[in-house]
Amino acid sequence: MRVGVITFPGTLDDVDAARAVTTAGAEAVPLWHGDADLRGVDAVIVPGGFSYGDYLRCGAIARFAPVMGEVVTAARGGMPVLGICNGFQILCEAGLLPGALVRNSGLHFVCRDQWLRVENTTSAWTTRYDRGAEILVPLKSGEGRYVADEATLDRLEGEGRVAFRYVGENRNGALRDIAGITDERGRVLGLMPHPEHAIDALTGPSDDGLGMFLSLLDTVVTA
Ligand SMILES: NC(=O)CC[C@H](N)C(=O)O
Repeated sequence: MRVGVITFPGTLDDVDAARAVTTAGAEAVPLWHGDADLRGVDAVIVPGGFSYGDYLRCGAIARFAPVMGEVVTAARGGMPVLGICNGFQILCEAGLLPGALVRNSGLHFVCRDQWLRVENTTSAWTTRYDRGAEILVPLKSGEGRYVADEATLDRLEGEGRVAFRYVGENRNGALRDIAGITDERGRVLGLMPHPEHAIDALTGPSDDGLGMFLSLLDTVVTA
């Protein structure tokens, strides 16, 4: 399986995302923000960082990058897409996921290892987890507070689209402790913490994040 990893100006975590893909046993394919070309990949990762310097609002400029037009079209056709942190912000800005990520409620950048509870084990990125399992991955963001209107939150919960929730202290104030959500079909996942930094115990707090990249290998690619 070939998994595209996008680099925007200001992206930080593309190298770790590519390493997570290869550690899981797939091929990582570099994609460039300025190219309207997905190079025939089967899935895409929109990594974390500070795309275009986070000017205007996190992800607000990146959503207009030529590569994102291709990602939106492919995702609407069923291609699996994983947006991590800044990538989650970009997917919300691009309209692939509902709601928005806003300034942390404490107004400080939060950088810590964070426990998450797995709530969804049927999406393209979560089949390798047990429902209710708790995983430890790094969280590092200034605008990580997930918000949406009440009707949207109720719909996400009702449709089983809340994929991960913060366990214990919710340091960014995300509504209903939401750390990650999926699209209607469970092919697109956006999450604020960083599974690509937790793929082996030598360099991360755990290898709990690897399950997301392994889950993709079980996913039937139709796009
Ligand atoms: N780690 C990240 O991707 C950070 C995302 C974004 N720049 C923020 O601070 O919220």
